[in-house]
Amino acid sequence: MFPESNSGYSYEDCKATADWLLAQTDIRPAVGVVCGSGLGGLADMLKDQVAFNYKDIPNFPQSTVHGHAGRLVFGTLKGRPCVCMQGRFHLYEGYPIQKITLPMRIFKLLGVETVILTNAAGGLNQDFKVGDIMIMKDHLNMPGFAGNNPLAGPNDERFGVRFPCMSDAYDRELQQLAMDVGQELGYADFLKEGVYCVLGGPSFETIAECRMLQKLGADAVGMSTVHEAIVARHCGIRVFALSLITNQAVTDYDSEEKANHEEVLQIGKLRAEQLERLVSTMVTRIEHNFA
Ligand SMILES: O=P(O)(O)O[C@@H]1C[C@H](O)[C@@H](CO)O1
Ligand SMILES: Nc1nc2[nH]cnc2c(=O)[nH]1
Repeated sequence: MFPESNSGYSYEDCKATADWLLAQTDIRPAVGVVCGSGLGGLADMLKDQVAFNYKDIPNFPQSTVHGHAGRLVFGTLKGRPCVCMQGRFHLYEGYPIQKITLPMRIFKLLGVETVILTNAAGGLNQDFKVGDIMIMKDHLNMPGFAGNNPLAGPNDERFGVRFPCMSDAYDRELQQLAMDVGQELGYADFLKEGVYCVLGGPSFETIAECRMLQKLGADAVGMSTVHEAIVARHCGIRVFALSLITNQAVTDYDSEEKANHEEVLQIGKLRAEQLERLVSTMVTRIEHNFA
């Protein structure tokens, strides 16, 4: 099953896509950003934009989820060259896991050294509030426990090793930088850190599932990011990730709360400005070999 599931996402396919993109723009991005649900406004921060609809990019999947525009935007952020995915892919859209993570390998071949992954997530930690921004310090990969890992299948050493380490998946210096920048910007009250758990979705969690995830040590639950982080780390990209807590996971059978995508998008809009400021300030402080 594995060789077939990997077909169409080979090194050569990724290289062809990266070369196609590099031929269309002079921007050589060192930072890649992935916008989570409702967080597409992050791409609007870029100046001198060169944007591509996913449907026009060879080998690229299409965005099918409301709140994920489906555009790859190149541009500069305070002079720093960046590329931004305005919309990401999820397992529940029906794509093979290798396909949803393909952009990380294309980022690598574009020259990206650091990715900033963002997502909307349900809060499991009782100290979290809706609107909090959680710096991801680690993850629980539930689909991975069942064998659905983006690195399953033949390994191409040109990307990375067969058995990559994940105990350092989320760059600690970048987490500290986010904390420092957050403090400076006056975000201390809503800046948290924690463990993100990925599930397959698209159904939101049951009460019993939320209680179980809390016991396992998860602070937030979502449907993305982890697969991208694994593939990015495999090919040597530094990863920083954050979750916007858009709803509180329901853990009480008397609760009237019901998770829904509209609320997720709405909370994204409310925090958009602060998220943009946090990410853009971080980008200006990350050390890179900018061309
Ligand atoms: O792309 P992200 O992880 O931000 O999207 C989350 C998970 C689901 O796709 C959706 C649920 O509202 O938001
Ligand atoms: N799985 C999951 N994903 C989310 N994305 C935003 N909120 C949630 C949530 O409560 N659960």
